[in-house]
Amino acid sequence: MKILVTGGAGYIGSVMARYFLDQGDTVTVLDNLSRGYLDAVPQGAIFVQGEISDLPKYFTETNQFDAVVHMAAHSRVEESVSNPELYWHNNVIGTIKLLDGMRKLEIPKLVFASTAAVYGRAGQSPITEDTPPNPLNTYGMTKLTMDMAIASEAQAHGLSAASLRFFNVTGAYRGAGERHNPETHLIPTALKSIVEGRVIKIFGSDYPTPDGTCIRDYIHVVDLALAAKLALEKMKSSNHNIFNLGNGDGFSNLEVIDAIKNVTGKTPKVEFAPRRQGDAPSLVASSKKIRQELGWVPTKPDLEEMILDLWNFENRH
Ligand SMILES: NC(=O)c1ccc[n+]([C@@H]2O[C@H](COP(=O)([O-])OP(=O)(O)OC[C@H]3O[C@@H](n4cnc5c(N)ncnc54)[C@H](O)[C@@H]3O)[C@@H](O)[C@H]2O)c1
Ligand SMILES: O=c1ccn([C@@H]2O[C@H](COP(=O)(O)OP(=O)(O)O[C@H]3O[C@H](CO)[C@H](O)[C@H](O)[C@H]3O)[C@@H](O)[C@H]2O)c(=O)[nH]1
Repeated sequence: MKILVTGGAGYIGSVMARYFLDQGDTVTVLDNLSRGYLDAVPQGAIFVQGEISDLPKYFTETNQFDAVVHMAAHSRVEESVSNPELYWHNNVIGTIKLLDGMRKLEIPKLVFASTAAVYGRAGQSPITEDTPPNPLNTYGMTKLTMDMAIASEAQAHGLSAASLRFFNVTGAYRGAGERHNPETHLIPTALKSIVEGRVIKIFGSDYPTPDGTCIRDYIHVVDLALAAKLALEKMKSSNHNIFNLGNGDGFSNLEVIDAIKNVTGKTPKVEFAPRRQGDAPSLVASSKKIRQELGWVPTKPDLEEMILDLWNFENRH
């Protein structure tokens, strides 16, 4: 396939691009480098620096791409609460214009990076695609809005589309890994705290969970790429499907710290801090639908193996 990966200079996009190239696809990366790195774009991919909103400015031919894998977005939960307009502009308006560009260029397929954050305080575990969304932060609201925009685009204009609702992503793949700056995610922040001899703050110890810290469901980044590939192969025209992507195992933040200790042989220095704005107490996925409908089976479901892959990546950088 000829695939355009937006956000392919970022964490998940660069892994997707690497994975598709490994599968024999032709890959073009579109990224404005606002939060990505040129040297993260895998060798073999064509790179275009630009905005998702301006597709027809960079590409003109109608048969140039079979699909867009849309990973470009802003995705820091706390920032989305303090600076919501940035999220509505970049994520929502940007994606609406991307859909306009796709229609113009007659690109028939779309995989979209949605998120567990659309569920918020779900009140149900595990969370299925039928669990009513209830986002607690602007980031989750923007992603839910885009899921709906894509659904109506598919219905009206024949697009084949899938929203993959990633739960908490970690791990690395063939030299591609997580390099957020500033880093806000739990696992890379804790790994960095070990290397730099700093304290890792755990936000909130009074949640209604067994040890009082939030619970998350971690998924290896390569298993997202596998899911995207299956979705592209099996999607139908005029159809939009939503799939949750997690392993169905919830780990509390303190359990994650324990797993990091096991993997690295080092004990992170933990300090409790107040709750972070916009955090959901618990997010655990049911991925039964994607397993049944697309035959997706995660290749790396073990949390310690995911952490080890990221630890090895971090040590090389
Ligand atoms: N990391 C996670 O745990 C996680 C979980 C669920 C969903 N997601 C979603 O997956 C996607 C990728 O996340 P990530 O962690 O790789 O983020 P990232 O910040 O590493 O990568 C995003 C990339 O998109 C680019 N970008 C942003 N806005 C752009 C625009 N307007 N035009 C062109 N390029 C633009 C950035 O420069 C960056 O390289 C995002 O859509 C995110 O919301 C991530
Ligand atoms: O230094 C830190 C960093 C995080 N946490 C805690 O660790 C948990 C996980 O936080 P992350 O920032 O690693 O991940 P989030 O669950 O907030 O969000 C991530 O996963 C979501 C899906 O669940 C979204 O898609 C989003 O893009 C992505 O950032 C939360 O309780 C958070 O408060 C800490 O205690 N200390």
